[in-house]
Amino acid sequence: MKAVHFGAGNIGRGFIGLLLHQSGYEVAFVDVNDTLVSLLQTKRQYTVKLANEQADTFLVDQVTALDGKNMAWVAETIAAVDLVTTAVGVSVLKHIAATIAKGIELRLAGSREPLHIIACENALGGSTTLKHLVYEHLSPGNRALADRLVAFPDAAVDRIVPLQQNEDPLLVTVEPFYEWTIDRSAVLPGHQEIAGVHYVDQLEPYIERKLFTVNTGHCCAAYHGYLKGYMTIQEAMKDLSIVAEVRGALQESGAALIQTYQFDEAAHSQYIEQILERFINPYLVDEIVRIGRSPIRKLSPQDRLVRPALLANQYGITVTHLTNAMAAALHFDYADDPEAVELQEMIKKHGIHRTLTEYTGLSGQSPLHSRAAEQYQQLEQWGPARKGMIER
Ligand SMILES: NC(=O)C1=CN([C@@H]2O[C@H](COP(=O)(O)OP(=O)(O)OC[C@H]3O[C@@H](n4cnc5c(N)ncnc54)[C@H](O)[C@@H]3O)[C@@H](O)[C@H]2O)C=CC1
Ligand SMILES: O=P(O)(O)OC[C@H]1O[C@](O)(CO)[C@@H](O)[C@@H]1O
Repeated sequence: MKAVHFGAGNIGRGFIGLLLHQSGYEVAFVDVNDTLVSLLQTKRQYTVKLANEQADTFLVDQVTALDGKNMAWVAETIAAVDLVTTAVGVSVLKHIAATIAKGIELRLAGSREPLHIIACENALGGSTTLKHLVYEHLSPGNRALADRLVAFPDAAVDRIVPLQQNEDPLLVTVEPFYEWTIDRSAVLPGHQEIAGVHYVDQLEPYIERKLFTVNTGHCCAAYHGYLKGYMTIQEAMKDLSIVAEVRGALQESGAALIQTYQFDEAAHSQYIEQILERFINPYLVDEIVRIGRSPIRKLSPQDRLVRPALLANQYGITVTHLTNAMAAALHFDYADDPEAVELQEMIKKHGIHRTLTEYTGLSGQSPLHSRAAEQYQQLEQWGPARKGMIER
């Protein structure tokens, strides 16, 4: 079996590539990073190391890489594989859509074998988004054929893979835990199930539970940690006031999830505690600026802070920690993150109220808006503390 995977980065190599390899796939990675592509082409293998006491390792071999800038080459390869996966970042999907469409076109000209395309990004409906982007490049005839022969099952991917600091540039250190959940209802007959993947009939509860627990809690720790001058999540999670903020936010998002999906309360509490344990894994060094990256995306209406806060608010659940995390996100002034820079410019130019409305979609009438704005002013006190800690 053959697969093309877009994005030979942390999740690409450390999670998706590993599981596909273990299921018997030969994986061709597509990336625009010339160094990564050339190393994978030369070595044809890499190692995944688990962040645990034993530092278990896994060899992933029979891999290769394609230059993502070479559309014709990538499209020809897609035409002949069983599976296409992506882990490039949700905002990059639009840049790979034309190449995937070209691959589908070539494939449909000569084959009636089904093709599955799965976006493994931190987003609701990632594969569906990719499908819409790809369809923009297909002729009406090919769209009709693709409706029958090409499936885009949505998926949720959960494994913490930090920025890598290894001497071997292909080695990737990952947390031991993983969960890859795929919407079975969108899978076509003939799909060979990927070992280790959890296929479910209804994905929504799984992806919302993951995004609004793992990702909500993680960014909450990151934004509060950044404000207090910590560099890693592991450092931030030693600060009890930050742990209280994170736990509080997860209780709010958890209460909303329990109401929406009738999750068992005790089981959900256990899920939260398991995730807090994962955040403090002492064998990982996870930089706060990675978890906090792209604050505009993270503050958007469908993402990990605003959506659970809106849901909770609808159910009459008091929301203070999620709004406090939004307020902390609005203080994330990391100069190397283009979205953080844009956000800070907007606040400077137009003030906190207009910024909140513009990026979170919360109107000035929303109680969540007023609370976040008020908390933003209260958190101002941490600015000097942060600078002091960073200078020390
Ligand atoms: N790192 C993690 O713990 C997790 C990440 N994710 C999601 O996985 C996705 C990837 O995240 P990471 O692996 O952490 O990022 P990363 O930055 O390590 O990897 C992304 C890779 O995509 C490549 N890329 C960028 N533009 C491309 C293009 N046009 N064509 C082909 N390749 C391109 C980059 O060169 C890079 O190698 C994101 O959506 C993220 O939210 C999901 C779960 C866990
Ligand atoms: O990749 P994003 O969406 O920027 O967010 C980072 C998040 O993704 C993860 O890497 C995995 O879900 C978390 O560790 C972190 O919360």
